[in-house]
Amino acid sequence: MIFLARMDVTFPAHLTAAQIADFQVEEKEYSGSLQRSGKMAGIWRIVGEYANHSIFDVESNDELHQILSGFPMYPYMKIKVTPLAKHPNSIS
Ligand SMILES: O=C(O)C[C@H]1C=CC(=O)O1
Repeated sequence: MIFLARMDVTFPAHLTAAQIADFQVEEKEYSGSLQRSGKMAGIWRIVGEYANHSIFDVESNDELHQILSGFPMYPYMKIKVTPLAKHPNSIS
């Protein structure tokens, strides 16, 4: 099952720059591991925003929820998930 996820990150004002930097390091490790496993097929920065579009290739809605809720920044993210089906004109 293929899903597009849009993740928007907003950190609360009480977090320090050092705490945010720690989240970014943890996020990079988690995201890298998902990409190496193939569960996360790609991630793109949305130009001009602290947000991304990511593609996930997972077995179920439950698996996607587990993956998304495991992001270290999950408490600070708004996530919109769009399920994708094969387009009839796709040649791949
Ligand atoms: O920087 C971001 O867009 C936030 C975050 C979500 C996944 C990831 O790898 O980074």
